[in-house]
Amino acid sequence: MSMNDMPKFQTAVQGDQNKPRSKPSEHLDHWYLEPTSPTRARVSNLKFWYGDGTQAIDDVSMPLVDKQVTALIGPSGCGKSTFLRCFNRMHDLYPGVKYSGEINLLPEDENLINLDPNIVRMRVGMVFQKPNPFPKSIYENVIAGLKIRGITKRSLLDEIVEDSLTKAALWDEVKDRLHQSALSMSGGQQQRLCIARALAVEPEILLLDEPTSALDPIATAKVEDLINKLAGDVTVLIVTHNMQQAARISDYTAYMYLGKLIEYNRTNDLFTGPKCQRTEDYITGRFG
Ligand SMILES: Nc1ncnc2c1ncn2[C@@H]1O[C@H](COP(=O)(O)OP(=O)(O)OP(=O)(O)O)[C@@H](O)[C@H]1O
Repeated sequence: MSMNDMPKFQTAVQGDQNKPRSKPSEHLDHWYLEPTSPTRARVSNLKFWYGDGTQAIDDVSMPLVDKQVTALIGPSGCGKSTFLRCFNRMHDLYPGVKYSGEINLLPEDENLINLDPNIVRMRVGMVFQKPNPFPKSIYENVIAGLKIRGITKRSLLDEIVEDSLTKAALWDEVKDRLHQSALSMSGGQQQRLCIARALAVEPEILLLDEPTSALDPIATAKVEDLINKLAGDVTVLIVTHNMQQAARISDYTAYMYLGKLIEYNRTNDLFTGPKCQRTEDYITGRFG
């Protein structure tokens, strides 16, 4: 590995882990993190191409801060979903895709691009735009991932079901009908069930791809409330089209444009004092 290929962030055990190892690329001149923030994953010089040759991610480097919510924002087609899906190797379900660079899971410092995608998907959970519960009971939905991992002890499953549904702010609403079909729930409840299902296996990172875009305002508020509560417990990366939502629910925000990372910072700092003109143009509505 040449010096230019060196990952740009130090590892968790080295302390001061969010400082770049080398000068960041021109698009990253304006990011800052307090050195005390622990990192759960470190993206270094990530590039991604679809099977038809389209390059959707172009040299993105950024940390993912442990047990905090990081939002990806930017205009349509800028690569938010593509970037998110690199974290659970979702693209590998299609032929001809290509990655370069690294997404290192910390503290192990394992590049997930080199791991078996099935293992990655067991470690990194995902919730999609449209709620997609299995046509099974609420209980069976929550334990689906646990069964795959060979956990069958009923008392343990019961405990995890209650814990996951509580974390997903759903327990009180469904505790008396755990064995009814998940399809009998409202859209918002179904989405919180999908979050509970993802949480049940204690993912290292939870990916949320516009999780409220199919929900009404009341269901959206409940899911946002839930995401706020997850901070401190789970490392969340979320794509949102809605800047107000990013401001409400995230601790860190990354602004992307044309596959590049333009600016990354604490959410409050990015929205109140963007350092890049392009970011300012976007968040003030002059562009995008
Ligand atoms: N399956 C695919 N094959 C080829 N190109 C793709 C594919 N999916 C997305 N792209 C292209 O990759 C780029 C990034 O798309 P992506 O969906 O990641 O953007 P996005 O920021 O999430 O957009 P949106 O906000 O509209 O969902 C776009 O140019 C898009 O056309």
